[in-house]
Amino acid sequence: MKNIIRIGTRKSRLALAQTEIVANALKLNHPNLDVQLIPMSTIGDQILDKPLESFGGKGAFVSEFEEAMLSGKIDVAVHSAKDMPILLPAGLSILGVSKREDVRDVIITRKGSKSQLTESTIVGTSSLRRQLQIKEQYGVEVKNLRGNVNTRLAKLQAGEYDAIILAAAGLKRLDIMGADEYQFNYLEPDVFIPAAGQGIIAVEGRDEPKLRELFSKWNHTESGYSLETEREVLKLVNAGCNEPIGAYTTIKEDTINLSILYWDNKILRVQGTAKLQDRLELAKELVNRLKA
Ligand SMILES: NCc1[nH]cc(CCC(=O)O)c1CC(=O)O
Repeated sequence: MKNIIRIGTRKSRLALAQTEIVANALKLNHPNLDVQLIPMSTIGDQILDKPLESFGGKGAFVSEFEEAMLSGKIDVAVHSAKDMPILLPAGLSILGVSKREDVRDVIITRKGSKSQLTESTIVGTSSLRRQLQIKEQYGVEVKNLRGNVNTRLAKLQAGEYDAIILAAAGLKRLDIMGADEYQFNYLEPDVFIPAAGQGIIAVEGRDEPKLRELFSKWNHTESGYSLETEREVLKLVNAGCNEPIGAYTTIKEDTINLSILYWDNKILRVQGTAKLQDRLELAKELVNRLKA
């Protein structure tokens, strides 16, 4: 009999594209595995007219999946790592992560429009991390913008905003970077700090050796260290759903560099380097410095 794995996926184009990436890797590494995709929708996908924080924050995109995994309806779920809550329910873990895609945020404007940001530019983003940094660095006006990547781009096209900010990773996975109707301006990650886990796809599932084993070949160890360290920062500052926080690591051989952005009546930034094996201590040291 063929072994089966059921993967739950949200239905947005980005979620489907990311699930495809994981499913294809699984099929390649395990030719005899029957990989089944189970589309599901979450409260976060259904309520699009209210800020995310008003009905559960990040968790709004994942809780139904967690129930389905624990009850055995599905085995694993594919997430953007940056959308995952800090604490996972007992019995569930991250079973594997992708190699990190382009970690940067990108300013997107309509083709032919002014791509220079000025005080009168209206920038669409609901992320407090993006709002704070874009205001700080360009003095623009910000306006909330929700919806999946395609919805947000449609609102830019409709002229509701002069510019919007999205993650390069999503745009690349959706093949939007090549589109003629937009102009893209990359924000450098050491200046405009990305979200913890940005650009990484994470597979969450029941913490069973058999399931974990299926992802061991695909799992990208270095991205795993990055994600672990960046999520440690969220845990230590006890960050809620849409807290203005950014955390970004780079790893070179056995050294890790960590930058953190935080808001406490003003924008705070800290940065430090340590041996890779001391990554969690580095997170702790930097968060303590923030709190001091
Ligand atoms: N919050 C939505 C979300 N979650 C993950 C991505 C992009 C892909 C990624 O960062 O891995 C996006 C869209 C965006 O922020 O532009």
